[in-house]
Amino acid sequence: MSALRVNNLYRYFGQLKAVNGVTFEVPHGSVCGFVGANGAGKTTTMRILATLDHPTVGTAEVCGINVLHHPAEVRRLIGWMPDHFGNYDHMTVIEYLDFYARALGYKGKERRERVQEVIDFTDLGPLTERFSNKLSKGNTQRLGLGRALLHDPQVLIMDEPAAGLDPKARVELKHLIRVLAKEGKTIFISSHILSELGEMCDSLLFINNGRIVHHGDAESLKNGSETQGGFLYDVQVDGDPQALSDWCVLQPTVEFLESRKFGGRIRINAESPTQVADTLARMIKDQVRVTEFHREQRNLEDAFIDILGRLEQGQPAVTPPPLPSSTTNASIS
Ligand SMILES: Nc1ncnc2c1ncn2[C@@H]1O[C@H](COP(=O)(O)OP(=O)(O)OP(=O)(O)O)[C@@H](O)[C@H]1O
Repeated sequence: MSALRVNNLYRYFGQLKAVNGVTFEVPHGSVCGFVGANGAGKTTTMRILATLDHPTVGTAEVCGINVLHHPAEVRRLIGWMPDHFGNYDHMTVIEYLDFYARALGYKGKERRERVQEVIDFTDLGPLTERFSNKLSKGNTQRLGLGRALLHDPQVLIMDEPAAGLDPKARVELKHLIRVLAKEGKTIFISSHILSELGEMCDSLLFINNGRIVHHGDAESLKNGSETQGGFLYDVQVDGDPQALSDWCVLQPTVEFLESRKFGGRIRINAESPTQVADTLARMIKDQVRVTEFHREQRNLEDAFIDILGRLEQGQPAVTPPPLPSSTTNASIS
């Protein structure tokens, strides 16, 4: 059973299709990045999962529990960190966490222990007597994370937690997310900062205009194999540049990039690993002397733009297969 399961989800606001037939699953214990431009539908999807909004059509489940039918159970399972959350005036950090721990039903010693555990985890110890509305952005996010973790949820849903953070605070937040992932929590996190998501996510879910346009792992995206259908290698070669250039002209999978003082740089652009192997075999046979060889990696922004470009050209979006329609539980009202 998946930690998150969204099936054929729609959310309309009047004529606006904020979420337009979204289907995906996030396995237990994995970190999934939710990526999309402003207005793509990330927050709306996350709010539905967090039981704060309802679908127009479709289902959303957390650990197999339907968010519409059993919202209270779902809330026990999830920690929700919204993109903006208000802090109360004249409430210190410790009072703030204690207040939420009480609201969650913790009492006495257990409540104090939970609050302390969260303070230790988020490293807010030196700031417990600070007013919660006077914290830096980074510490505000720590407090928000702490609040979301008070009841030790299995699943953490984080909407743009890194937005507005300086680089140091981002690194620190990323570290906390890694620790939580190691503890086995499922983390569903949205962000515009694709490169950072790639480092910590097991999979990336791209949404555009309310539709999922890609769901895959960051490595394949960077290698290009999922989006371009190509295997690109940057190769440095020793020897006479002109002879190398002439050799490249005869090779369907090789492109001459530039001359170097000794030799040149070429690119292998193959459609499959077998084609890469065949090209290498030809290089050895023709005594093309390789001095450096590495897989070309694109950054995730390029991969995302590549996917959007393919969509604009009318090529099909890469979407996971639909789940059985019998799980649909709502209809357009
Ligand atoms: N309550 C609402 N009423 C009307 N329109 C809404 C409502 N909530 C969201 N929208 C619209 O739905 C679309 C998707 O919004 P959503 O907040 O889900 O996008 P997002 O991907 O989270 O964007 P951002 O990164 O800017 O937060 C937007 O056009 C937004 O204006």
